[in-house]
Amino acid sequence: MEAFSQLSQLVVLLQEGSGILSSYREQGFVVASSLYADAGQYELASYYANEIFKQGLASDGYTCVDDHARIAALFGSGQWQGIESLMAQGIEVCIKERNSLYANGIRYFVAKLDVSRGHPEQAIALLRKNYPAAERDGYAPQLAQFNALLAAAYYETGQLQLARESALAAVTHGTHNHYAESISTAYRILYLGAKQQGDVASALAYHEKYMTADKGYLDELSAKALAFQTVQQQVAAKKLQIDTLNKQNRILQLQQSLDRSASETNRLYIILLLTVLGFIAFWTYRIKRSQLRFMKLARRDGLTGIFNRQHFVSSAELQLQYCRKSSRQACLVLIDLDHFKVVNDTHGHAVGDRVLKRAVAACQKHLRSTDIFGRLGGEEFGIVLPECTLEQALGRAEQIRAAIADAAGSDDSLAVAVSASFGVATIERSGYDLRKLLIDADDGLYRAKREGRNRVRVCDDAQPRERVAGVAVEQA
Ligand SMILES: Nc1nc2c(ncn2[C@@H]2O[C@H](COP(=O)(O)OP(=O)(O)OP(=O)(O)O)[C@@H](O)[C@H]2O)c(=O)[nH]1
Repeated sequence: MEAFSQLSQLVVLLQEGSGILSSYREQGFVVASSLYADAGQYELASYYANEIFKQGLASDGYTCVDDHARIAALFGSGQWQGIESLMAQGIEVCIKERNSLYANGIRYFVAKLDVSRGHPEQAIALLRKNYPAAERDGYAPQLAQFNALLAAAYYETGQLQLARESALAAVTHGTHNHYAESISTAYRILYLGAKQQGDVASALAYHEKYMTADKGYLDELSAKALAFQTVQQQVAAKKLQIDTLNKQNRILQLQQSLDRSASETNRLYIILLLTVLGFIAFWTYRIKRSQLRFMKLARRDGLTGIFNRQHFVSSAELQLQYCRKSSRQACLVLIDLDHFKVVNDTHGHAVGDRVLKRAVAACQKHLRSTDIFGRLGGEEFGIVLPECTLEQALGRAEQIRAAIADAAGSDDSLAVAVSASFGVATIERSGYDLRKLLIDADDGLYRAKREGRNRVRVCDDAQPRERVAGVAVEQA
């Protein structure tokens, strides 16, 4: 069985063919053909023997062996049509290649064919003629075959003595294999001969040997056939297993590529999601930024950049609420530029704008971060000073006043002097109500204007009020 197992691997290699020298392939096919013929698989044996010629592997000095293999397979399969010419050609090739062993091997089949076709005398002539050469080669199995076949042919022709001698010679040469076909034939002839001569004892003994040899020969044939079948089954099972594994492998590969594309899709989703999130974040940031810009613009005065009236009022109210809750001091200062109309009329509106901005800058220099500064309208400004007593507020208003008045000298490009009047109110007198603070501060401002401008004043209770800072109070 081992031989057939190896053989099944060999034939795969031979079929693939790549990388094997053609001379080795030729020998491989011969071996395959012989082994299959031994196992009674003559069709396979023929197939592999024919492959040598089909594939053009037959080489000089070895073609005789190839021919022998082909003839042996064909002979075994019983397809004898045209075999004679192949045999003649094979013998010729062997003679040319000086291979008498294989030439006699083919002659053996010729002789066997003669016997089976009822021409034993032709077989005898052929075998006897070439027997000396076979003896010279000294290949015992071939000598056994020759003798066994001679024995059979002699028996057919009634030459019992010669048949007996050849049969005994076959037995002698066949000691290598007691179950070869030639031994079985030899004993059969010995048995038949003895029986024909009335030698019952010998006939019985030879018959027994014949039976044993024949059974052994047949058993060996069956064992080889069985081994061949077993290996065939094993190869088929292996092939099935390989096919199954290949399929599983394919499924795994498909699974892997599915997993790969799934993770690829996931990655794309994540990238898409991140891109969308990035866009959302970007746009949110831009929207927020422009919202803040608009909010800032909405809160600021377009010319000076400080709080506009509306935002000043809401911020001042919040600050006052906070001061009230924490019982802190607070003051309100109203500022109004003096004779600003004259500035506009004399120098033009653009210069008036620059003077306004310069006055605002002068104020800012004296403000704390907690102070609330805004433009209430035209040339009027307000400052809420948290945590500031009236005295402190008057002092700081004085500083700012001086700064505005001095600002003209600090800016050579704009030598237009301007002063401002200040009205101051405190929560101690007016409470934390912005409206009341504005009225009282406006009262102080009115006093400052009346007393000659460019000064700081608080509300005067003794003097009845004649002017209220219109814009500031009404809209507060
Ligand atoms: N250039 C400029 N002028 C402005 C602006 N807003 C208001 N004015 C001018 O400011 C002037 C204010 O004049 P009035 O209310 O008569 O007061 P005044 O001339 O300052 O006189 P007194 O307040 O009495 O000292 C007007 O001529 C307005 O046109 C502005 O944004 N830019």
